[in-house]
Amino acid sequence: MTAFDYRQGELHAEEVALSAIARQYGTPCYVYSRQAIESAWKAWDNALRDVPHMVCFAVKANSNLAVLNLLARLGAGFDIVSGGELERVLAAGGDPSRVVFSGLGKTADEMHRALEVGIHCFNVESAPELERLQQVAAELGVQAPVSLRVNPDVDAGTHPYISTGLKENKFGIDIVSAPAVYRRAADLPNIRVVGVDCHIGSQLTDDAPFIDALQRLLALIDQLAADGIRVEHLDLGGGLGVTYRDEQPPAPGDYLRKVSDMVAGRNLTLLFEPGRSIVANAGVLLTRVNLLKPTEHKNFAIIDAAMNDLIRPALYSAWMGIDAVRPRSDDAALDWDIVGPVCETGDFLGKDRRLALAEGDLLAVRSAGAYGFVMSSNYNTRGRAAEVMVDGGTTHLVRRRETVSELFAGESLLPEA
Ligand SMILES: Cc1ncc(COP(=O)(O)O)c(C=O)c1O
Ligand SMILES: N[C@@H](CCCC[NH3+])C(=O)O
Repeated sequence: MTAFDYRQGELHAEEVALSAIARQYGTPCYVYSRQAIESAWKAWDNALRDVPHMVCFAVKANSNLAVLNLLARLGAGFDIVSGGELERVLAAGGDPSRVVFSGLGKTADEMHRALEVGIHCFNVESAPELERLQQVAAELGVQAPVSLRVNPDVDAGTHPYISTGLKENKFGIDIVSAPAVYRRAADLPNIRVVGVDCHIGSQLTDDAPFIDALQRLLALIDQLAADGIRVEHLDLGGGLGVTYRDEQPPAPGDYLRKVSDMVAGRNLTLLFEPGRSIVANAGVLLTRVNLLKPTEHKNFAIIDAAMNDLIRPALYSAWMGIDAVRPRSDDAALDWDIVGPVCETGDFLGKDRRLALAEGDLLAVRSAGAYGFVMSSNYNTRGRAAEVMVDGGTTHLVRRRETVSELFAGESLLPEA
């Protein structure tokens, strides 16, 4: 049984019927399973138990405090990309010494704060960033632990918007220039070189590009060693894909076994930054059919969730599974475009989905635990959805729905003329 399964004809989250969640908290609403998050994290951690390692959850994938807190309790590290994410990790009880700071536009203030709380490592993405970090660390009189994010120029074979490891992408330092930047880092008094890092993209369904990147990073590590620069850790980033429809990504255990074998005997700690593979399939977006609009050309089911709640279909043409919470007889099934009320043609969550629907029915958009709520917006002055965590037979509201007055609370009128 998975965390989201049908019992007596109704989709449940663990032991709780989704209709009960809709009644109690309203829709649209993100529903997460504690058990699914924990078991996905353990699949990573257990697979690495025989090698020194740190699994740093990519906070951007799902930054709800309750999710971060669950992972912190399991001993997770965190991969952050902003000062805001750092504050979330701290507020959720995360250990700063297990935090790696990625991202190509860190500000001096963000660097200052991260040094103050003592993070594990900065994943530096450019030579100018390295110089800025040197300056901030010198002002504080400390040494900044640094790993360079190397762009290995491998094709991750994923959607162009989420591919990051090609030389035309804005991320990282190209692998050919990396040794020179490492030499500069080793010379800077307030920088301490600790690692090598890469992240080649997201939603990879084949491990070959990871292995290719790893081979290039190991060659770089050997080259650095010959230059007298020794690194303690190797960070392979995140990017492992999940099944949305029929993709068959490698299981974390299979991928990690290959990686561990390739680094055996090298005295390196392995770091990873998985996001999607930990939370995507631990969440659904629960939504209600507001109106049915069959037309001569198309049948539209207008739901109460929209692209502002879940932008993946609009942004990447991503296919997300959509299931009726209480499926009706197939006899009445039609092909529906599942659309939101937002004034954009791109506002759809699914197209041509064969479903038997009536007004008021509940639908669950699957695999919505990653890059779901975190990418939501207030477009069309729509409050962001509630978030609920299910734990066995219990539910916890882990973020209440935004109210309309909250949406313009920070705005003001011009003074009277
Ligand atoms: C630097 C970095 N690390 C980790 C991740 C997490 O990736 P994923 O959610 O695909 O595991 C991302 C997002 O792609 C990223 O940019
Ligand atoms: N937001 C993307 C993933 C981006 C990964 C961030 N580096 C998605 O939903 O698929």
